[in-house]
Formats: sequence, structure tokens, C-alpha cells
Amino acid sequence: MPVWAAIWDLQLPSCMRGVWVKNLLGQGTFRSCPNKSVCHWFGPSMKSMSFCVEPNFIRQTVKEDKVLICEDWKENIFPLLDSAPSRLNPTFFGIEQYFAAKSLISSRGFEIDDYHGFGMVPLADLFNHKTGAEDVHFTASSNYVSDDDADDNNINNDESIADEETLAEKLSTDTTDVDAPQVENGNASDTECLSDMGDGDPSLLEMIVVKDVSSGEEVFNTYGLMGNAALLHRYGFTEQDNPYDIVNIDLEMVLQWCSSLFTDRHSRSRVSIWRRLGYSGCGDKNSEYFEISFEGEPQTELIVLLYVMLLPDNAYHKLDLSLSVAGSGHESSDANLLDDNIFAIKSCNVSKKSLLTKKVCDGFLALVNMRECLYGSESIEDDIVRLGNCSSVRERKLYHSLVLQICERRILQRLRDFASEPFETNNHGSSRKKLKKSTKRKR
Ligand SMILES: C[S@@+](CC[C@H](N)C(=O)[O-])C[C@H]1O[C@@H](n2cnc3c(N)ncnc32)[C@H](O)[C@@H]1O
Repeated sequence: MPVWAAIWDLQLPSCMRGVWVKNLLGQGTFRSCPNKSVCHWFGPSMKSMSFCVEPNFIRQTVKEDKVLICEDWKENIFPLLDSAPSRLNPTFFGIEQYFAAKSLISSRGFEIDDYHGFGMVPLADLFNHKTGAEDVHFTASSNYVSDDDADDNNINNDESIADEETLAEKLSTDTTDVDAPQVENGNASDTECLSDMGDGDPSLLEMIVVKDVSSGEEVFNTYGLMGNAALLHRYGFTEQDNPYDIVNIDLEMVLQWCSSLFTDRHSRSRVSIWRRLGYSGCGDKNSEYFEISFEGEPQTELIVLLYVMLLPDNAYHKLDLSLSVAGSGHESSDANLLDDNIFAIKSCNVSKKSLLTKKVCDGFLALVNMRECLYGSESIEDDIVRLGNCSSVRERKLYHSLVLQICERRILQRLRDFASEPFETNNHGSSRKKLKKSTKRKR
């Protein structure tokens, strides 16, 4: 193990240390899982791959991270400094140095698979990121198919591959046909089939040039498909026009909005029935939130929540009764008691737009205003002017926080447009019939 690896190993939290050593087995070769690992990144069409590099992007606030990193430092590094005689120079092993090291590792490390966990991948961290337009792709070179990969029909599609068809061509089912990276003078032109080197060997990592790259041009890889907040949090940069960007609206904010219209008791009972219907937000119970997509579409769970919060009392009581009857194990005597729209949404029979009554749309507009307030008194136009005057090199932090903010505000604007579109008429009485007629009217 190289010395630098040993040093990092010392500094890594206990959960990462074993993985680190395992990942550096062999002569710089990155080992893929010898037994049944399921690749969560590549889809069934890519199931010959047992190895993948997948940056991990979980929603964690910087604040929470700092607390965790502090705990790691206290647990793993501080005792080494404190124990006499210590050969470690405290100047290099303080909390600030630990933060810096941890940032470097986490912005350059990958979550490989369940078996390997996190690790550093030599050379693979060389490339900068571009969403949905990578030039190089990393994968295993083997035609090895784990039992799990072969059997599992539930693994995700590989959304990270920019040009799936090109890649599929390069990676036809028999990997002996794999075109290896062919880069000469910067152009993917000449043939040098590297796959001969490790054909069938699940331990080799292949870098595949999926697009021709001209000499002198920057070569990009895709770290994953994530929004700007996740990119900024994990890697320290953002992208303008990132189609995977999202905005979060906290459940707490939705409750605040509801409490401004109704009693707290009303809010609590409506959230409770929404949960009994099987809905929840993202995140955990302590910080539940909803996502608004790049196109400005709120996630279904939020639409249903607003709809339930705004149900008239009689419809709410019917729904409550139906759920209680269903919960007691008795057949509901009257299936129509369940609110037809929610029922239809759950069984994917109708578009979620059918829940967008005028009241629900107004609710979204109010939420957009509340969310917008978080950006302070300056308008998005002010932000755009500031961005224009800001250097992405000299004022990196300001630049990326402005891009994040502007992109989020644009999404909120699209949510505003979404909520201002024509909506379904619905008076909760004979909603299914109304849905069939699909009565629409302009606001
Ligand atoms: C895996 S490294 C990529 C190689 C990198 N240039 C380096 O310094 O090692 C990831 C880091 O590169 C930078 N980076 C990658 N893609 C970028 C992009 N599209 N725009 C700005 N910075 C980027 C970020 O600082 C990120 O944390």
C-alpha cells in the first residue's frame, strides 16, 4: 500500500478504512466485487457489468456534515494526537486539516457498489463533470454476469450514460467486442483493443471513450445526475441549465401555509390522513421535504397533500371513515366513500393534474411566495446582474451560490406557471364522472 494511502487510511473514519485497503489491492488495479453485487447504476441492458462508479448524493446539510466530520475527527484523530509519545505533528492533523482532507476525498471518491462501499479510483477522478454529456465512461471490462445481475429485473436504468446507443454498440453483449479507449493525439481513432488485456476478468476497470474528443479539448465524465444543490454540496460547483436541478419545499413550510388558513388541529388531522393513505415526503421524519422538478412540476405526494388539506370537511370525514373500515379488515361497504381522485391517483388511472383544483393551485402559488422569501429582498433580476459581474474563477463561492439561487428561482417561476395553467373542475361530489368528462376551464 502506498505511503499516501496509509496516511489517508489513518485519517478516514472507521467505516471507510476497510474499504480503502480493499480497493487498493493489486498493482493499481481496481477490484470489482467477486461475488453477487448488484449494480444500481447500470440497467438491465448493462448487466454484464459488475462494477460501477457512482457518486453518492444524499441530501445532507452542510451543517449536519460538519457535526459528523467533527465526531469522526474526535474519534479517530484526536486520540492519536493525545496519546504520548505521538509522532504526529498537530499542525497537520487539526480539525481544519481534517475538513480539507475530507472535502478532497469526498469530492474525488466514488461509491462503487454495496460490496466495496466508498473508494478512491486512480485516474477516474481526473475528469471534470458535465451533466448528460460525458466523453468518457467507466465500467468493468468483463463479460462476468453475477447471479444477482442476471436475475434482478428491478435494477435501475443507467441514466448516467449520455449516449446509450453509442455505448451499447461499444458494449455489445459479448464484451470481447468491446471497443477499448482509443486515444491517439487526443482523437479516438486508432485501434488498440485493450479488452484483450482482461477479457472476462471482473477485476478490471475500463475507461470507454463514448464520443470523439478533439485534441486539446477538455474530456468530461458524468459524476451522476443530480441537482445543483447536490453538486455544490458534494463537489463545490454548479451548472447553469442543469436539467436535473430541483427545488425542495419543506413539509414544515406546507404546515405553516396550512396553519395560516386553518386551525393546527385541521393541519394535523389532514397530514395524518395523508400518511394513512400511504404517502410521505422525501428525507426522514425530522426533515421531510418535497421536490419540484426542473420543469416546475411538484412531486405527486405534495399535490395529494395540498388536495387533502383543502378537502371540505364532509369529504374528509368520508375518507376517514373509508380508511378506518379498510383498516379494520372489513370490506368497505361503499367504495365510493374513498375520495375518487385520490383513489385514481394511487392506482395511476388518471393524471395528477386532476387534483389541481383552483384551491390547490392557489395553495401552490402561496407556497412559491413563501419559498421565494427565503432568498431575501433582492429580485431574480438583481441576482442575474450580480452574476454577470462576478468571476467564476476569482469569486468562486459567490458565483456558484448565485447560479444555485438563480436556477432555483427559475424553477419556482415554472412552478408558478404550472399552478396557473388550466385546472380540472372538481367539487368532490361526483369527481370521477367529472374526470371522465375532463371539464376544464381557464383561470
Ligand atoms: C474529481 S475532481 C475532477 C478533477 C479536478 N479538476 C481536480 O482538481 O482534481 C472534482 C473536482 O473538480 C472540480 N470540477 C469538476 N467538474 C467541474 C465543473 N463542471 N465545473 C467546475 N468545477 C468542476 C470541482 O472542484 C470538483 O470538486
